[in-house]
Amino acid sequence: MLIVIEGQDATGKDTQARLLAEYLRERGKTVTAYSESGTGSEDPFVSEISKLTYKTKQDINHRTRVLLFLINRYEQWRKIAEPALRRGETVILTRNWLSTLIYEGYAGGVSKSLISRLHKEIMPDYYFKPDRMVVLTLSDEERQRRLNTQAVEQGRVGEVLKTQPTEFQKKVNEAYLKVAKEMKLQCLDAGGTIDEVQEKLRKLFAL
Ligand SMILES: Nc1ncnc2c1ncn2[C@@H]1O[C@H](COP(=O)(O)OP(=O)(O)OP(=O)(O)O)[C@@H](O)[C@H]1O
Ligand SMILES: Cc1cn([C@H]2C[C@H](O)[C@@H](COP(=O)(O)O)O2)c(=O)[nH]c1=O
Repeated sequence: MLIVIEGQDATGKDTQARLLAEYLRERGKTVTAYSESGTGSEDPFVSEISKLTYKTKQDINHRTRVLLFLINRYEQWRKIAEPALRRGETVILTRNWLSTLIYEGYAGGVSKSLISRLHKEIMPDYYFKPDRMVVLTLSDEERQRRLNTQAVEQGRVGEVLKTQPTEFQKKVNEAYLKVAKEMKLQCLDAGGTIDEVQEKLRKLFAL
């Protein structure tokens, strides 16, 4: 089973993915969860690429970033997700190609059709049809609070995409809502406590 948790920065995707994985493991499932951006990866190659993609101060643009995110997306898919799915296990992805479409396409100005074509060439059909998918939404005020907590808890400071101007963040937020509507994706208000959101997520996924 392939599960995707999407949404803007600090909406609680990783927290919810971790709890959902624990819940499913307690029920006897074998679960692998990872972030498509490569954050927290123990794979040295993926970790290097993720540093280059959004932690570097070097002059790279959104077009280059499309390619770098795609490298990590594909590498983790072929090394982790594909073998696990073939074994009949559960895979939980934090983010998928929608993140590139939204951050680098809608907000960054890269051609959305280019992003779509590149992903269709590289990723298999099944990747685009997860069994469960949700977009977490959150008020900007609460999201800012969580970004601050995240910076302290996880030491995530000065990252290129998190420090883009407010205009960029606004475009990302609007694009998530637009794309979710157009693609008929389920949205979940992530504004409650961690446990409340987890409860709602399990209900939504019927798990
Ligand atoms: N429901 C919640 N209520 C309060 N704080 C939360 C909640 N969910 C997560 N947090 C906190 O908010 C911060 C961001 O959460 P998390 O890292 O899970 O978000 P994320 O969407 O994966 O972020 P990113 O996309 O930036 O990696 C963390 O410090 C986490 O502990
Ligand atoms: C996968 C992906 C991510 N991003 C952005 C979103 C965040 O600001 C950073 C790091 O991701 P994380 O989930 O917070 O670890 O990268 C992006 O712009 N495009 C993508 O495809």
